[in-house]
Amino acid sequence: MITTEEIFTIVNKQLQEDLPFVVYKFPNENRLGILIQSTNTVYRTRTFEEQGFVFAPFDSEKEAILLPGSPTYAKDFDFDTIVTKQLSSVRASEFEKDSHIALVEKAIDRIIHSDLQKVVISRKQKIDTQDFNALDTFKRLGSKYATAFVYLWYHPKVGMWLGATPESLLSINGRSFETVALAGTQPYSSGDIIWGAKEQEEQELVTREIVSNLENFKLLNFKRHGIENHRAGDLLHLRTRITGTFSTAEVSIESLLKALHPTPAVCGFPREDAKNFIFNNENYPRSFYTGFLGELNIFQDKSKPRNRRNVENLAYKTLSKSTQLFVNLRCMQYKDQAANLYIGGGITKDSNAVNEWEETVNKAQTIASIL
Ligand SMILES: C=C(O[C@@H]1C=C(C(=O)O)C=C[C@H]1O)C(=O)O
Repeated sequence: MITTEEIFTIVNKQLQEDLPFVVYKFPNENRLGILIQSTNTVYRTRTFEEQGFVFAPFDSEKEAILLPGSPTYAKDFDFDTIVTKQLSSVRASEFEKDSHIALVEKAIDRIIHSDLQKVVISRKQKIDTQDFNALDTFKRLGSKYATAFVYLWYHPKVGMWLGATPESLLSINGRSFETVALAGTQPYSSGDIIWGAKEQEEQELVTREIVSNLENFKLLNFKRHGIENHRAGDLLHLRTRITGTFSTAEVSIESLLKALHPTPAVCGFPREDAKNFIFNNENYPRSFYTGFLGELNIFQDKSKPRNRRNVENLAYKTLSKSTQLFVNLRCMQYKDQAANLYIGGGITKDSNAVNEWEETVNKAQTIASIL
């Protein structure tokens, strides 16, 4: 365990020396994690058996990048002390708006005339940034999105990404398993929350598909929990937790990821039809957006704090293997003095193209507001 200031000093040193690192904050925790590399080698993983921090693209045919090793943590970072800047607002051009609406209309038409039931359509928006400071931007993200997994990831041969994602993909602690179905979006307001039929049906489809993809894993105590509202900054989503217990300690993360990724929350259903539609129609590569990222096979000390005099107990530390992966959403890639925001939304037969455009504008705002 080190101090948060030490973590920030290490981040600045890695940036100055142009070396890989990731710094991150878990949802609802003020704990920071950091993992660094002392060379600029690009390590990859296919089997997900290694230990480290994984950064995987949307396209599962492409290999995931690994920062190998075990992270160092700092406790109790006080994000409340971070000063957030004046809100910047994103302005999209009429061309961007018209192209997105046209693509959403094409998707709706495809859904009506084929087996495709849902497809997630996304876009990329470039915002020029002056005086961009990666670490300060990370701190502002952490301060604004307490419930999110917030990260700053850098590799000189791959690029720089930042994000504050509300969506967990896969959480394994020892034998416990958890994932979520997250879909349906509306702006947050403090009044009564009412969800439309489109959002409820979309969320049900995502949940059913994830549950069915997990059937082969024969999880014990497999449970689909009740639907809840999940706040992500100025947005609200519908969320269903799905939990269970593995019957053996040896779990193939590779096969779990094959079953889960990409979920209908970020790709669509049926998966192959949705993927084909995305690859053939979105006019840019998603790269790491809607991929996944997080800790892989990390040994966590689960021992309870003990009486210092009770030295014998120290020999029985409880170590449990943990994997905490998140979907790469509400993210940006910093490149050539510009922030490239990636935003999308789920399209079903009941979608309204103009409303779907507005949803991407609201999502873009969640990230742009900290630039
Ligand atoms: C695709 C994104 O978000 C996903 C799509 C959602 C929706 O369509 O309502 C909600 C949450 C995410 O699963 C994104 O934020 O870019």
